[in-house]
Amino acid sequence: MSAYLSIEGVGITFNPRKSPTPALVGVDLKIAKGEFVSIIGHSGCGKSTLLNIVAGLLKPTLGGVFLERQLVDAPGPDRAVVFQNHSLLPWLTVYDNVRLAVNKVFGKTRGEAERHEWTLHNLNLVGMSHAIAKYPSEVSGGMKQRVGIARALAMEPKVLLMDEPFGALDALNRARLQDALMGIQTTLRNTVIMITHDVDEAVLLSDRIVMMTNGPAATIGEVLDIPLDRARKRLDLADDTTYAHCRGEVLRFLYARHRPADADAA
Ligand SMILES: Nc1ncnc2c1ncn2[C@@H]1O[C@H](COP(=O)(O)OP(=O)(O)OP(=O)(O)O)[C@@H](O)[C@H]1O
Repeated sequence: MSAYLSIEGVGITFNPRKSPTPALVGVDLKIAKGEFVSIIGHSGCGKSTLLNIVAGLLKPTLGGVFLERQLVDAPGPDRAVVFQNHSLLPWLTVYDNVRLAVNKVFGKTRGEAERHEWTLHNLNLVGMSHAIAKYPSEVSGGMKQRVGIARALAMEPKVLLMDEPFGALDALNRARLQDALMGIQTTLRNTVIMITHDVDEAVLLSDRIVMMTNGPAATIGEVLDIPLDRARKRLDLADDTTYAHCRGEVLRFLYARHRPADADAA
């Protein structure tokens, strides 16, 4: 596989002097352009730490991350991040929240009208055209998350990084947003790394699922290919044997081979 994004021998130890805690060891992963990869694992295994290293927000103690062969050593607009709790600026409208990012990335290369159209286009992609003049406080949590995704997509990042993007949503909103993202992925084929705790979400959306062992000193335990064609439809997959098989593989990894340390007590 040609590696667009390459995570090579990544390890990180927090508090190296006072009380060294190895959070991640020997993480190796190659991701092709246009791949949608989910990372799943029990709480505290280091998923966010790994995503933050790819984002350039944390520096690994060992190894490195390479995007198109360039070492990642700082955050940048080529790696847009969507967090669980939408991070919109409350004093800007929905439109202006996206437009700000568009201006930042394309201020020097695209004209005013083009940036306006591009902002509207991305809000339309996530189904938010009807609310462009509203402020974040006037829209629901699911809508705020849609705007966050529109903002990230509008930056045309090389890699879209999502840390439990639907984790704070109720089941119905979560399903709606997953469907929207599935649709977008079918057309745009972004390179995506998404952290999730939700096995169904991982199988629905991903080309591959990366399963992490428990921490401390967590690493990649297994990587599962999801050989389901796109466009995927939630209802069609409900009785699909490949879907059921993939789901079972992830569940067995998480709850038979790598049970959380507190599972027996619970
Ligand atoms: N800045 C830090 N300093 C010290 N330890 C940290 C720091 N950030 C994370 N850790 C530790 O590293 C480990 C991995 O944390 P991380 O947040 O990456 O896990 P996670 O898999 O994303 O967890 P969750 O699923 O609960 O969000 C945990 O033991 C955590 O306490």
